[in-house]
Amino acid sequence: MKIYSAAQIYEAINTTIEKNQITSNDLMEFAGTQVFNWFHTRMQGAQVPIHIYCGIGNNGGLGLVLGRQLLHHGYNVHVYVVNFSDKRTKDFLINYDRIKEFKIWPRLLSSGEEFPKMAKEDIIVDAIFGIGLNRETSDWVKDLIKYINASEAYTVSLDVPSGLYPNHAPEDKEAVIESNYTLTGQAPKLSFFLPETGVYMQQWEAIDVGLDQEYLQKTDTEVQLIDKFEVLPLYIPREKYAHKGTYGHSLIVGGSYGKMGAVTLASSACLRVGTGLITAYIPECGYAILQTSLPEAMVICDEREKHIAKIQYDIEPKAIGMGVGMGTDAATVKALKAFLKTNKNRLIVDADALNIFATNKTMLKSVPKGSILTPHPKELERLIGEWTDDFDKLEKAKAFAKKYDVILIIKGAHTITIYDNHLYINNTGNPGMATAGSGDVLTGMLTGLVSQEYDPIKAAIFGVYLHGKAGDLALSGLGYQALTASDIVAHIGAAYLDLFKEPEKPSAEAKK
Ligand SMILES: NC(=O)C1=CN([C@@H]2O[C@H](COP(=O)(O)OP(=O)(O)OC[C@H]3O[C@@H](n4cnc5c(N)ncnc54)[C@H](OP(=O)(O)O)[C@@H]3O)[C@@H](O)[C@H]2O)[C@@H](O)CC1
Ligand SMILES: Nc1ncnc2c1ncn2[C@@H]1O[C@H](COP(=O)(O)OP(=O)(O)O)[C@@H](O)[C@H]1O
Ligand SMILES: [K+]
Repeated sequence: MKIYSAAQIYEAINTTIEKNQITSNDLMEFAGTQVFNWFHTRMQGAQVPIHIYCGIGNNGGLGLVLGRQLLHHGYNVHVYVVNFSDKRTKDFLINYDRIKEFKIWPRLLSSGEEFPKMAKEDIIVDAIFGIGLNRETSDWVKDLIKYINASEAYTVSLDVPSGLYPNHAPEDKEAVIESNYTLTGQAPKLSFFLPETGVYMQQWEAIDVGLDQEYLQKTDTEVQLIDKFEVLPLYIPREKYAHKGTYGHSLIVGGSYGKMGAVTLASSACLRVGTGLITAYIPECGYAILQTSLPEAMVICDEREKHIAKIQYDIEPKAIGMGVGMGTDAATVKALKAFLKTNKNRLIVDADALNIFATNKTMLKSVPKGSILTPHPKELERLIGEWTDDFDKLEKAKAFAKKYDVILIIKGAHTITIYDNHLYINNTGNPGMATAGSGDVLTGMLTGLVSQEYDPIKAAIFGVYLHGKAGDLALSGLGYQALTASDIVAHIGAAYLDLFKEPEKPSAEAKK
């Protein structure tokens, strides 16, 4: 799903108006009606008090359309205008007049006034600011936002939780609405998926607000949300006359004394994702461990007992996963440096290999084009330095990926793959995956996909999706706490099968 920038949304609004020869208020009426339908379907006339807080821009205008329609259908509505500026928009004013047709005079809230009384069973609609927020709000509006958050009433935000900027983090973390449900216009916004700003909402849903389909389809976006629809076309089917050689030989280089599990996990994930052959290159101490725990894998041992000191082998791998459990011993650093001088294979770089690169940046220049780096946030910071906020982090990460011509996968709740100035935001996975070794599993999966000749960017997008999906499917019967990295490996097959499952059809009972 495309994620449009605020500028593109405004352009879509203008295009829609011009092309269809409608007024901006016609569009607002359509959007407000869609939002009303959402409420009406769920509330079915229930008389729970609904408190609508409207700003003075078009987000507030939308709140007023919703308020009028709810009143028209007999709901128990209280409308407030958060009067933070005199620059009311045209469509706000039209709808401010129209709501008075219902003999309702919205209460104007301004500095120094007592805020409305609300019970925690009530519903709040947050239409204070939308994507037009462009500076820090005044203190009394911040106080109102804190007051709304403290009410504990179920809060539905229109378009975005008020206080969230379209392109940077809030200055004051408390001056943002904590929304239970965000009904967003047409498509989600980037801030919904970043750790610092995603926390302001529990759930979101995109509502068709009538923007011009042709514009939306032909407009390229820098950011995409990745779900099944996006990954299905990337899948490479298995061929009848294939043999194990067809699907590539993968090599996992890693492990050190006390950290052999990382290699075992990565290697088994690599097999499960479909590689034809797998070899693990490990220090001597891991030999029995690997041969016992994973009989399908072949093993090449380093001459050293506890860590890798020379990366040398006589196989021809299609892709190499590098770094899991490897440690950063001086001999290992030397071995990696020497290896990079001759290596032509694409690498999937993780964990200690990333840490070694972070302190020896010149080594990054020897990483083959199209290699994949998979840092978690701490490893990323070591590579790109500190950032001021998540948006700044993305800019720095993009510059890094470009400079070294690599695919950068920033792991997290919504893992973000960065390549060629594009961001692919993954939408599978769950907090149960915040557990030891789940990153090692991802490294193995990506190595196995590149070995099967998935183009590296496709391997990254597809692999991250499949990894999260396997984690989601593993939850059943386990729950977040009990999920382990091995469970993710065990569900890679189910994640593949799920790709081809048809969405459940509503039952005859539900249709009535
Ligand atoms: N047009 C349509 O048909 C449709 C519109 N839609 C809806 O419109 C929303 C965008 O509306 P919007 O552009 O009017 O901006 P909004 O977020 O309401 O802010 C209002 C104004 O406040 C100002 N301002 C900013 N920061 C401030 C601050 N800290 N303290 C005080 N003032 C501040 C700033 O104006 P400024 O003072 O900078 O000139 C800003 O313009 C969008 O999110 C969606 O919900 C959709 O439903 C689709 C159909
Ligand atoms: N809250 C979460 N929601 C979804 N996925 C998560 C969450 N926390 C972690 N993950 C995923 O789990 C993996 C953790 O990787 P990493 O930190 O490298 O683990 P390890 O080093 O133990 O192998 C990443 O793929 C990340 O995206
Ligand atoms: K809002």
